[in-house]
Amino acid sequence: MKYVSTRGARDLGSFSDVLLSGLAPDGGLAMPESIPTVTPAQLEAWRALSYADLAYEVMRPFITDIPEGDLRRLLRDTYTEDAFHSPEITPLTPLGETGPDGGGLYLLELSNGPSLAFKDMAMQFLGQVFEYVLEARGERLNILGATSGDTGSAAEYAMLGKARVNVVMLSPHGRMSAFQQAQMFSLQEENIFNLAVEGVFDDCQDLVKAVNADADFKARYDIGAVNSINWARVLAQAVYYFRAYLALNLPAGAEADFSVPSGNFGNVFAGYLAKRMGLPIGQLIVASNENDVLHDFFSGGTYHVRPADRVAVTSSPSMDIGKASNFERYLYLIAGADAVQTRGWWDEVGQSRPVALHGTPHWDAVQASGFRSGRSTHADRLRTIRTIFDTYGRLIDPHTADGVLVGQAYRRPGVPMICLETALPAKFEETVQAAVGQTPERPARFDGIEQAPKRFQVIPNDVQTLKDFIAANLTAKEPA
Ligand SMILES: Cc1ncc(COP(=O)(O)O)c(C=O)c1O
Ligand SMILES: N[C@@H](CCOP(=O)(O)O)C(=O)O
Repeated sequence: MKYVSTRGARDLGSFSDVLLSGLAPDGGLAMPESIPTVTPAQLEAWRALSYADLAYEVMRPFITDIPEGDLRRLLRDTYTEDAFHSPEITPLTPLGETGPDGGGLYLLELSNGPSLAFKDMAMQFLGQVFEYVLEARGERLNILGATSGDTGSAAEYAMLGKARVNVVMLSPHGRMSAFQQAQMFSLQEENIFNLAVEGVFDDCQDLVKAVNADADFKARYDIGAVNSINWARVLAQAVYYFRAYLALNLPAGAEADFSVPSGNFGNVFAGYLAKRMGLPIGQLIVASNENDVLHDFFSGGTYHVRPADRVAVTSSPSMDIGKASNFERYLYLIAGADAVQTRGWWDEVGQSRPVALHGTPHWDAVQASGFRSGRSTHADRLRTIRTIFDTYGRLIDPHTADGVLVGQAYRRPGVPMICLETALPAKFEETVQAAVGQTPERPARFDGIEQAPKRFQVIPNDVQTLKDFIAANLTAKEPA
């Protein structure tokens, strides 16, 4: 499989090349040249597979440059009961009664991995595959990432002790939960660098993109990415949509709907990839919090990014995002893989101008893509956590609550509604406590983590400061 850029660069190389480069040299995002499809018979044959072997089948057509045996081994080493605390890896749990036709409300548990958020699902694989590819090439990688709370710890836990990898993680200063901060800042390992940026998540992500745009600097410091701008993240996230669908045991072709708490649009885009591959997904529901840029688009047809000073601080902080990177991949597909059109739209986005598709043929494509959307507020979130707890005895986190609330509004008779559990409540004690009056359980390994000594540095929202930090702390490549 060859990869191309959403902005026109034609040959980005193989999977391993885009894995290491993260962003395309023209600033776009890597996309496969074509999207392979699966037949109903293939799908049926995958039902009995383990999570790792299913991951192999879903990902293999996109990863043609790693030998079969090695890829299988990497996946089997990644998706273990030990790491994800369940033999199913991503259990699908009904909330209440389900109909004989599979209709009903379900929680897809994606957050039982090392950092207690869905990011582990892809990040644990990235940890394995980075090491494999870097070893084979005799290279090193300095990962530069941006987090609003969960990508950071998932990436750092996945890269701990990896000899060929350093992680520099940017987070919005003072905008994460106490638990999220502690998860990252308590790490003392020498290959982990935490920088708290005076700004919001979008500022952090813009800094990452700005450093990547300097081709000389990127090459000199071997800069890589772990955010969902990295194609490998999206690909690995598509697997659990297949897994959840197959777990329902529906008759061939019957649809399931998915509700996805959304911010950077990586998770729901992975669902769209699964749908484009032929998985019978009906609706893909984008659940926004008060930062409802994506909901504005899907309900009104105009995408207008929100400037940093208008990104609200909410009680689902990991979704406090005003500019969704992966939306570029979606627009690219909606435009029929037209990179010129995509670049035109993204230039507008880059200048904070609205992209209005309503009334154009592209809007018809959006409507046909199965996306629906909704928004949730702090009060909705508290009420939903309380209702789900009182009704089903299940505690959910504030992001998952956004997904459950919006998903419920789109339920269809006889069609399963699968809500993605994107984090565990332990990460957001304060909000959960406010909703139900009790503190969620946390795994013993996190007891007292907030009191652990912290290692991080605050920096201004400034590219040069970041580059200076990298130059002072990481080794530059010798000129060839
Ligand atoms: C807990 C949680 N829920 C939802 C999201 C939003 O997911 P995405 O950015 O893939 O849209 C994030 C962050 O990405 C998150 O950490
Ligand atoms: N919400 C994320 C930030 C961005 O997500 P990603 O999937 O692009 O890494 C976080 O919690 O850090």
